[in-house]
Amino acid sequence: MYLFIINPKAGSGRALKVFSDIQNSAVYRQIDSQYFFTEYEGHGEAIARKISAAPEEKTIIVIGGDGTIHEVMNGLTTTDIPLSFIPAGSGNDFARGCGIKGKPEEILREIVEHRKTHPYWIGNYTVDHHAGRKFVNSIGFGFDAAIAHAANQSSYRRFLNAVGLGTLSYVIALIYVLMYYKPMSIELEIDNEKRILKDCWMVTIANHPYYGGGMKIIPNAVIRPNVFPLLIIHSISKWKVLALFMTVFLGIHTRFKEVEILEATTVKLTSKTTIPFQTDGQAGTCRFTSISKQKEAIHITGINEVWAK
Ligand SMILES: Nc1ncnc2c1ncn2[C@@H]1O[C@H](COP(=O)(O)OP(=O)(O)OP(=O)(O)O)[C@@H](O)[C@H]1O
Repeated sequence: MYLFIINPKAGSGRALKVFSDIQNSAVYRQIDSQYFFTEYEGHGEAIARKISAAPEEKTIIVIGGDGTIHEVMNGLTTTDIPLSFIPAGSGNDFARGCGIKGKPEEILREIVEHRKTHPYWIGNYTVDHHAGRKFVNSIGFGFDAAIAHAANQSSYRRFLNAVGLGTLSYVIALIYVLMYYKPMSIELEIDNEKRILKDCWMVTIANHPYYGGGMKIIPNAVIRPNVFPLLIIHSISKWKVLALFMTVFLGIHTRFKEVEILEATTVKLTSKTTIPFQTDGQAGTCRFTSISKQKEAIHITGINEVWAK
């Protein structure tokens, strides 16, 4: 049984069009399926939790953006249900990172006909006194989180998403945040080794290279168990930050001497003041966080192996 979870708001309504195309495809008519539309923020999580109670013979197919897949992963209480994603959001970094490509009907055909699954290790995190959560793409602290917050709050984002220029909203937010942003002083504990970072611009941890709608923030990140890459931008001038972000799409920002890339199994970050953070593009604030990788892999289906290479 294929269970579709569709966010009708994703991609400014694009998910509805994608699902309608799916319903008109020959492959959809051959399968046993059910569908659920998310009706409010957090509903994807509730639907996934309910499905997890009886996982047998089920495959979940999410149609939406990164926010929807984030909710579904957080709702899943089992790794026994294969999961796929048909991108219909404005950013779609999860699809990019996994190598899910092609027209919606082609992705569905891949899921149904090949039934091959690929392991994907998501991240676990806790912030301050809150209950643990999961991140699918990345978690970031500092400058990138302030940008995500500004872009999410902006009035122009919805318009730019609707005309397919969602990434431009991050560029505008970047220039705006650059004017007022003050770097952080934090304590970073990487695999039990403590470091004090003064005037640190940002710390980002990723499960694959992409964020912000196609920016290759950690170009060499690969999907693998236990370890994730971590990018730090140390003390740097504002002009240099601008230059650095201009090169992110090409993945050559890592050549800047202020950029450090490490590998970690566990990370703890502590700040005396409240700092911004983002998980899969959703922004918040915190003073403390603890991050590790989920041991058991989620099984992703619908990856066309020819493209994924
Ligand atoms: N019926 C609904 N009404 C309003 N919001 C919803 C509804 N269903 C889901 N949501 C919320 O919509 C938000 C945005 O969804 P999503 O991130 O998937 O799309 P997007 O922003 O277009 O894509 P991306 O994150 O890839 O840029 C999610 O955080 C989710 O909580």
